[in-house]
Amino acid sequence: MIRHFNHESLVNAAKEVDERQMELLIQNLSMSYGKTKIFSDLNATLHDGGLIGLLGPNGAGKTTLLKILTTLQKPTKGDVLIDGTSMIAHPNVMKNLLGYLPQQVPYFPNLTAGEYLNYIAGMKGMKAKEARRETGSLLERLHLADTGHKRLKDFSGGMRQRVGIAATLLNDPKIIIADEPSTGLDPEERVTLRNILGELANDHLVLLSTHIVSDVEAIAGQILLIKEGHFLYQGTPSDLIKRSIGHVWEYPVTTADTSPLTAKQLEEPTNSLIQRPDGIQIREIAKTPRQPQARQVLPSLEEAYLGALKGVISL
Ligand SMILES: Nc1ncnc2c1ncn2[C@@H]1O[C@H](COP(=O)(O)OP(=O)(O)OP(=O)(O)O)[C@@H](O)[C@H]1O
Repeated sequence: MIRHFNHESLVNAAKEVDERQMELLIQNLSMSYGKTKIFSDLNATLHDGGLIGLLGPNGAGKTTLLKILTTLQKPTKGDVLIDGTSMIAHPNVMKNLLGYLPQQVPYFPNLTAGEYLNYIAGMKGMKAKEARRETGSLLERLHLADTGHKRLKDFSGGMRQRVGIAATLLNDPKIIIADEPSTGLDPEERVTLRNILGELANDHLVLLSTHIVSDVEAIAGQILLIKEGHFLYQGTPSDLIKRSIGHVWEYPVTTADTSPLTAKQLEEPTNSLIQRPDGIQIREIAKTPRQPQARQVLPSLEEAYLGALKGVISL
């Protein structure tokens, strides 16, 4: 049966909370490479039922955290518990529950999507008959049924990423971890990928790591904000926006009585230009705007995120 990923199911993904929730507890997690400390004493509690966006700038420690969560790396200290069981002491607990979607899906140009999925199913220890059945149903679910016989070299980036999701879903994982999966996709493909991940979050624990706010804006029920190895914020996107109210300002670019922003200041991520019917406006994320007559505006999630990263908004 083909399942459609639509707006309604996305809304449900954000709202629905399964009564039998799975808990992933990150407890005093620390990681160093030699003398280089990547993070120390990270703590967070994650549940299924609503996508969790792991947001942070490049170098914040997202990939290192994901490597630990996917059992590829052992932490220096601390633990990760799945429903009370340590996955550091028992990595197979995580391996049996995990589906990992990497940034780049491994590329075997001459395999068809069906052959690739059967190959991955074999690696996951699935029996041939079960693999064929699952592969067929996943190709349908991800709208790839009529392309299953084509070779991967003839697929677009978005189609290849959907094959990657199908591979991730083989073996019915309960936890899905995705590492910047929309890299290199065109805008339409990004939206499709987002919708699929949002839908999957209905009945899986989905952790999506990205530095692009729009990747999680419409689908995340929770945001985990990481900067320089610290969690700055864990909560809902709307709460992050609420906390940043009063810190985003707008004023016309042509106003005479202001200390104008220099080109250099406009390069700062806390300042941006926006086209309005009455002309170009400056949007500034600040405790106090440069222009005294600036009006307060409702922050976007991106502005709330940038304000938090820059320390303008206290969390
Ligand atoms: N093997 C390693 N040895 C030493 N330092 C490392 C190693 N791997 C990562 N780092 C450093 O750890 C920090 C966090 O890197 P990490 O890749 O986890 O960040 P990230 O948030 O995923 O960023 P990006 O999106 O750029 O991958 C960076 O400063 C990086 O240089």
